[in-house]
Amino acid sequence: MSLHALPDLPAVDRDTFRNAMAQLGAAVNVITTDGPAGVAGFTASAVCSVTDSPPTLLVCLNRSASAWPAFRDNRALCVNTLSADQHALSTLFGGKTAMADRFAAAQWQTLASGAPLLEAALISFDCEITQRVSVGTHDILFCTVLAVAQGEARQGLAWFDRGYHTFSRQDAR
Ligand SMILES: NC(=O)c1ccc[n+]([C@@H]2O[C@H](COP(=O)([O-])OP(=O)(O)OC[C@H]3O[C@@H](n4cnc5c(N)ncnc54)[C@H](O)[C@@H]3O)[C@@H](O)[C@H]2O)c1
Ligand SMILES: Cc1cc2c(cc1C)N(C[C@H](O)[C@H](O)[C@H](O)COP(=O)(O)O)c1[nH]c(=O)[nH]c(=O)c1N2
Repeated sequence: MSLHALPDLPAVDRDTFRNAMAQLGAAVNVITTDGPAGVAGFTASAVCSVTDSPPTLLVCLNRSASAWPAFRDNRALCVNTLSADQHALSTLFGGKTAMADRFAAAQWQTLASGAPLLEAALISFDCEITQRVSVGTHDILFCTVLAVAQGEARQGLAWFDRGYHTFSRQDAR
């Protein structure tokens, strides 16, 4: 098969793409920022490891999100991976709630970057945003990890088939 045939293939439509992506389970994270543009946060499943040297992850953020201007203008970002019992926080940060109400629902601290770090998260990655790339409706934020904070929870939260699921560490089974 020749690569020249690819441009003639029909594109996958939005619903087909979303229905397929719904089967790609992912951890649930509350992404936060603080800095000159103020404090903000949103729920994200589109988070992944990029390279370990330098330690880098990426976060995909829809530019229509209310949090987007803060992530455009600030350099600090924290990925707070939720534990199994934190799905209410995911819903709060998942939209249509005032920023102050989102942050009032949990306890926070800061590490090197100054972005809010969620106490009791499964794991947190304190980061500096080092690169931004726009693709379609989203910005991909490439982040250097400055510090990691390990939580004590034994069970994580996953988003799969449009609903929440839990998974356990090996030593919690
Ligand atoms: N990457 C994202 O931006 C993303 C991911 C998950 C959920 N969401 C938001 O949560 C809502 C509910 O999601 P759902 O999983 O219950 O059902 P859904 O049918 O809206 O989405 C199914 C899957 O498609 C992907 N997706 C959804 N909206 C997207 C977008 N705008 N850009 C890129 N990928 C997208 C995600 O993997 C999602 O889990 C979505 O409509 C969206 O607003 C966004
Ligand atoms: C489980 C789950 C997972 C995701 C989301 C939601 C939920 C519930 N949302 C949507 C995002 O959290 C939401 O659009 C923002 O909070 C913006 O909403 P407001 O504009 O503030 O109302 C989301 N948005 C985004 O830009 N990237 C992502 O990876 C995800 N993932």
